[in-house]
Amino acid sequence: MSDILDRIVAVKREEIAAAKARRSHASLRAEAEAPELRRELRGFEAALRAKIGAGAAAVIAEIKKASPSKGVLREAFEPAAIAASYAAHGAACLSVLTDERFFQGHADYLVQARAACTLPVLRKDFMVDEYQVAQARVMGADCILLIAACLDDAQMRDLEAAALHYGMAVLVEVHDGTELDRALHLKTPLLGINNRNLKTFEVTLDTTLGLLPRVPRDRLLVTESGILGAADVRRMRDAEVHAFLVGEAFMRAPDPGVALAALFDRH
Ligand SMILES: O=C(O)c1ccccc1NCC(=O)[C@H](O)[C@H](O)COP(=O)(O)O
Repeated sequence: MSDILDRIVAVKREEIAAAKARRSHASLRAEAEAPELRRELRGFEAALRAKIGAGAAAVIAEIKKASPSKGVLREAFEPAAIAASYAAHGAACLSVLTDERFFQGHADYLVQARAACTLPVLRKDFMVDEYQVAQARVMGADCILLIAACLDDAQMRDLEAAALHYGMAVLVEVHDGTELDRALHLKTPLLGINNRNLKTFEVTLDTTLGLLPRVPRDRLLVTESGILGAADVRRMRDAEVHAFLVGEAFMRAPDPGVALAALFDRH
């Protein structure tokens, strides 16, 4: 595991221990399982497939104030307004950073963003404990992210099972062939290839293109990170990659939704 991931995971474990001291897992789980909450679930995979089926790119539009590699990306940060703009300009889904320490995110940002639109929402965080999966559902998340680099096989399997138990989708993220092989043992069809090396922060779209021949046809491949311009989008679509997770390019724009429309030629 890389230094930054080591540090993030160590902080997560402290946060989870503190949260468990405030509220038991059993109590949180009961809320996450409530039928009224389940009825409000939004179909994450279906939203991606609907865009792709219509011949459009499926964009998971990210809401993040800052990141370890880039620092603060956006000063004026209004998750509800950003979410509404993304929805108005053709996003398929949202990804909302809830990590506070490293990304200046917050659980409330997910709640606010989801309330401002009808798009399904991914809780973008570093999941290492089933408690966080229950938290995600209680926040209203429709999908969680599992980063293979942070988890062993048993952890990935157990966290996926917890998410599926609550009716959520799972996006499993890989960066190399070993992680890909491990991720393919999961049930989820949603496979993210992160173009960012989380050890060096180097970003290259060659990561997606290099792993692509090894991705089975039944997986819905999402290329993540480093999509900054129309040439990047064209390169991916020419390779038949039609789902994108994009943050920085939108966060740096005055209106993130307008930037989405411009990048994906949606007028
Ligand atoms: O971006 C970072 O600095 C980072 C550091 C450690 C773990 C994860 C990190 N980023 C998460 C992501 O990969 C991106 O938020 C996401 O894929 C969007 O990427 P981009 O479009 O390049 O903002």
